[in-house]
Amino acid sequence: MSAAEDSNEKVLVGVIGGSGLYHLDNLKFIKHVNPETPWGHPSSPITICALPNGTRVAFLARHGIGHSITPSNVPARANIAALKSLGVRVVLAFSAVGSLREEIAPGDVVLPSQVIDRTKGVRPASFFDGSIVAHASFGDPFANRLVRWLEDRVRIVLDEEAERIKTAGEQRAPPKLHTDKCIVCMEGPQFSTRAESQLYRSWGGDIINMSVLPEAKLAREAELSYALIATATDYDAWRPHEATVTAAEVFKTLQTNAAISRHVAATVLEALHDAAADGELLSEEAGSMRFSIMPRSEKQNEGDKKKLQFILPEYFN
Ligand SMILES: CSC[C@H]1O[C@H](OP(=O)(O)O)[C@H](O)[C@@H]1O
Ligand SMILES: Nc1ncnc2[nH]cnc12
Repeated sequence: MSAAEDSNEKVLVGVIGGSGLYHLDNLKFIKHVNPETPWGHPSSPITICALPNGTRVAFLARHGIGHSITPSNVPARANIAALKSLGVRVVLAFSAVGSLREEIAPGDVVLPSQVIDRTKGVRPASFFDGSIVAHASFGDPFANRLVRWLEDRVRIVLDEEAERIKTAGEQRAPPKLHTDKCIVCMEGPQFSTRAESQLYRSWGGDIINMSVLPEAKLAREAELSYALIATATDYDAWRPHEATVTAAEVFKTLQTNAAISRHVAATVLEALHDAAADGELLSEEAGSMRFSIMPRSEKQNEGDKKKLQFILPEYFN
């Protein structure tokens, strides 16, 4: 088998790091790449690194390495297109989120299954914004199979963390895992008002961030399996007798949360690559756009086709 055919050489898994998560642990640095996509360059050069068994993964810092890009200005189309161009099929995205529920405490980990879009109209949210029209299915915004696959593994990491906290005699509650939750994605950069925070709770929102959209929508359009691993940093602005969230409060938990996120990544990435290579996790999203793209018309512009070839070569050749 040639090196190029070796599955370790393929970069099937991409990790997007959010606030506080600007690198992963215990990985061998291979190279930086900075692909130019039809939607520009990604937030920062993408790090290709090798896991202990040689498997390669791609890491991208959503807000740039120096956290210089606001959530509204993240070049999400370039990020997703760049990852896809490297061969990535599965994206694990990490995010710092506010909690809209008492039982989701700062430090806890959440795997959401639903999302409410409060960014609509402000950010470019589709690869199909020219003469070629597509309507991707987004009823289940996260890759269900991938989320289920992650649940057990994240739980194991949190059990280990609970044991470590106990042994170290740390006076804090161990982080809990919450599944099947609904995330509200708001337009920042300012945090919500008390009234908005209450409103999102009444809508069924459980956590809130500023970054999961349009990232998750674009991943779906690019036929990537995408899951969000959220870590709570604060209680947003809904608690009547408490101060509302400040950036300083978010920063307090960011480092501890980033350590958990790194631990999760270190625990799951090898098996995730193998599951992706088997096709086990990809069957829902791969091929999903075939029936989402409106039938070809005379009016399809060659330039638009060429752009879309970058993310979906099988439909635009
Ligand atoms: C630093 S507080 C608000 C900021 O944090 C989250 O970023 P990310 O999702 O990239 O971890 C949130 O979405 C906001 O962008
Ligand atoms: N309360 C909050 N609102 C929006 N994004 C956040 N990221 C972390 N905490 C947040």
